[in-house]
Amino acid sequence: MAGPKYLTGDKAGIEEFLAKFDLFLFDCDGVLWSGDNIYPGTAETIEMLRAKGKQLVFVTNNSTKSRADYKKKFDGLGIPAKVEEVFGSAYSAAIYISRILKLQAPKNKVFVLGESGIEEELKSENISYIGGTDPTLRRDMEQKDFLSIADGSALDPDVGCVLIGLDFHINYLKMSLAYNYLRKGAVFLATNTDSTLPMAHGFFPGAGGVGAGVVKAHGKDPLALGKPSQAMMDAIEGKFHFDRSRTCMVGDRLNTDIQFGIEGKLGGTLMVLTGVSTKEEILAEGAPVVPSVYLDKLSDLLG
Ligand SMILES: O=C(O)[C@H](O)[C@H](O)COP(=O)(O)O
Ligand SMILES: [Mg+2]
Repeated sequence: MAGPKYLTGDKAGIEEFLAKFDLFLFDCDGVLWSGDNIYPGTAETIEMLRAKGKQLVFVTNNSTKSRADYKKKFDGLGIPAKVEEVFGSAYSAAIYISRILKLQAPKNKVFVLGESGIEEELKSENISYIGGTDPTLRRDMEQKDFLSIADGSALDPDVGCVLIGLDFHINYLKMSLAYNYLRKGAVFLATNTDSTLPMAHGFFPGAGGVGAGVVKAHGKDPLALGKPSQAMMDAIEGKFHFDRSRTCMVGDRLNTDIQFGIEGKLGGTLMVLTGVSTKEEILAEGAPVVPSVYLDKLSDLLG
């Protein structure tokens, strides 16, 4: 099988590739920016694709922000985007809970291990939640916590689901609460399980890294609703009604973005080398996940 095509500097190859697609699903972290650091040429590349009449959807696994938060981030970084074009893993999890899981009262509350992005999206689907950014949980574990969690008096009886995502305020108390809700039979979901997070041109523990302690204690993996989950692809297709053969997934990570596009039977996948996955990984003999094409950076599409 021919390896992925390298398109940096190949003007004709880029034109030919772009002409095959009407819709681009864009990953964010590691493709458009690294945290709050936008990659040079990102806004111009987005404008170029729009000028060619391409449709864009921003599909991020980063659950720390809601769609509205991302709209603010796009505006702040000067990237032309509409809030309707954002589809994050927090939103994917919220619609999974409201439209598929359908928690029944009284056990219809979600215990959140994550940031405000998850809370906002649960609210947008009228799902009640506890935990998350609750300031009373941002403290050290005390003896009384061991006692009240063990005897159940600290646990809300209406919690029917535990949802974990990237949490920059993880601690033993929140992990213990999440684990004990799972022991009581709560459904275990995750927005995503990425092991690492590209940020500030460096790498940090990702949602999967943060949630690993609860997963280990519980002994079972959560159902993840972010990339590469095809539940997310189906939800995006349900909202945007696109022709998969004329759709391309653009990403920086093989086991989320590129796998998402391949399993989704999209017309193509494009990997950039500004984020998590490396050239060596895609060119390795027998590489399990290989994109159709790759570029050093997104703005190479400008030719
Ligand atoms: O740990 C995480 O949550 C991920 O590293 C981060 O969310 C990736 O975001 P994406 O590249 O999908 O925009
Ligand atoms: Mg990424």
